[in-house]
Amino acid sequence: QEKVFLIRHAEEELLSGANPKLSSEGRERAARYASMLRDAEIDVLFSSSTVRTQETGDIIAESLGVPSHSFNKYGYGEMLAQVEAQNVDDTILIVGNSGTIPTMLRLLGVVEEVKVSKSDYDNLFLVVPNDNGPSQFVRLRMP
Ligand SMILES: O=C(O)[C@H](O)COP(=O)(O)O
Repeated sequence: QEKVFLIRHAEEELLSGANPKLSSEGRERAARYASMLRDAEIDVLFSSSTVRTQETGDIIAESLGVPSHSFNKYGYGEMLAQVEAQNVDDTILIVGNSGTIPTMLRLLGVVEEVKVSKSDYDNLFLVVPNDNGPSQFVRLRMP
């Protein structure tokens, strides 16, 4: 894949159980991510299997008019292998969870140590893979 954008889901309803949906603040943030990314030429989006990531991804995919796929939250290794094999020329967006984003970044060739806390809803990571060494990596924060 050409470039990989990676975000965590937006704000969730904190009191709505083990698999919460987005709060209204979260739905607004997801729409802002879509605005930020409207000229990023994203071809396809992958969201992990939790409701909060699916909702974040659906809002963005619908706004950008791109296809969206779901992957098992802990099946990110398979998802990344599939992307590497099948989306060689694509720019992709992955919507993940705080516990799995650092590992996904490592698998994507990022050598910097990255921590994502439970209060981080504003991260946009950009990874540009490099055949000859570590991936280029940028961590942005949504204002
Ligand atoms: O598995 C995880 O990554 C965490 O349990 C949940 O992370 P999240 O709050 O980003 O969904």
